[in-house]
Amino acid sequence: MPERIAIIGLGLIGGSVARGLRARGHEGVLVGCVRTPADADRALALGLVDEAGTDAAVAVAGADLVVVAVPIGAMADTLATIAPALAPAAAVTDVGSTKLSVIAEARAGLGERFARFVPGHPIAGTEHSGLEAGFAELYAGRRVILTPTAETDADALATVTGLWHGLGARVTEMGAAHHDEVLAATSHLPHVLAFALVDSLARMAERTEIFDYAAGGFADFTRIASSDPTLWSDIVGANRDAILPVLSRYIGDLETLRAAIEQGERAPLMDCFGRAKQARDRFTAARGG
Ligand SMILES: NC(=O)c1ccc[n+]([C@@H]2O[C@H](COP(=O)([O-])OP(=O)(O)OC[C@H]3O[C@@H](n4cnc5c(N)ncnc54)[C@H](O)[C@@H]3O)[C@@H](O)[C@H]2O)c1
Ligand SMILES: O=C(O)C(=O)C[C@]1(C(=O)O)C=C[C@@H](O)C=C1
Repeated sequence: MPERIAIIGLGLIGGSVARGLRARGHEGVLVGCVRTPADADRALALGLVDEAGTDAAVAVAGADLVVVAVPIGAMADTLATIAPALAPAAAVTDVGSTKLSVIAEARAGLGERFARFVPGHPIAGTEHSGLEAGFAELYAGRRVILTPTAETDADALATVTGLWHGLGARVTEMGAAHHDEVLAATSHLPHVLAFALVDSLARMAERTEIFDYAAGGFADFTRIASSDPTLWSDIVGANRDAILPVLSRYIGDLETLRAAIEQGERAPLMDCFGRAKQARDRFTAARGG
C-alpha cells in the first residue's frame, strides 16, 4: 500500500476508503481535502485522516496515491487543480459513477500526467452522503471496475488495483463505454425511476393519505430516492447518452404492460412477472442470498 495517500472528498465513498484503510492497518499518512474548515476539523475529530484541509493542491503535494472522491460535477475542477501539484510518481484515481465523462475531464485537466490516471468506480454505496456516511467495510467483497485507457501506466494501474484489493474489493477491468452502458441500466435507470415514482406519489399524497399505508414494498423499491439530488443530477447529466436508450426501452415495456392491464389480458403480465422473478432470484442467489 502506498505510504502517503491523499483523498479529495471525504463523503460516503472517500470517507469509506479512509475508514477502510485505517481498519485494515494502513500505517502510512492519510491526507483529506474537504470543502470547509469546519469539515476539516470534523474529519480530524472523526479520525478519518491524519491531515485535513480545503486546498486540493496542498493535499496532493508529496502523495504517492491520490483518490478523487468528489461529485461528478466537481471532477473537472478538482483534476485541473491538483495537476500542477502532483509528485512525478504519484498515481491518481477517481471513484466517479460515470467513466467516459471523467476520462475526458482527466485528459484535459491532468495534461501530461494523464498516463498516471486510473479511472475507477466502486460498485458499492448507500443513499447516504457526507462525512459521517462512510464505513470501513463498504468495499468488502464488492466489485470495483477500473477502466484504464491505452495510455494508462501499468504501475499506476497496479497501485490502484492494490488499493482496492487492500480494502477487500474484487477488481474488474472493462472499457469505459461499456461501463457507462452497464451502469446506465443497473444503477442510473433505477435511481431515475425511484426518484420519479416517489415524486409522482408525493404529489398525489398532497391530496390523499397514501403514504400512511406504504410499507415494505414501497420502502424496498424507493430506498435510493433518498440519495443526494445534486450528486444524481450530475451522474444522469454526465451519462445521458447511455441512459436515454435504456430509459426509452423501459418506457416502451411499461406501455406494453399498461395496454395489457387495460385490455384485461393476463398472459403478458404472467410472462413479464415470471421472467422478472426468475432473473431477480438468479441475481439474489449470485449475491449469496
Ligand atoms: N453514493 C454512492 O452510492 C456512490 C457509489 C459509487 C461511486 N460514487 C461516486 O463517488 C463520488 C462521491 O460520492 P459520495 O456518495 O461520496 O458523495 P458525498 O456527497 O458523500 O461526498 C462528496 C464529498 O466531496 C466533497 N466535495 C464536493 N465538492 C468538492 C470539491 N470541489 N473539492 C473537495 N471536496 C469536494 C464534499 O464535501 C463531500 O465530502 C461521486 O463521484 C459519485 O459518483 C457514489
Ligand atoms: O446502494 C445504493 O444506495 C447505491 O446507490 C449504490 C450504487 C448503485 O446504484 O448500486 C450507486 C451508485 C454507484 O455509482 C454505485 C452503486
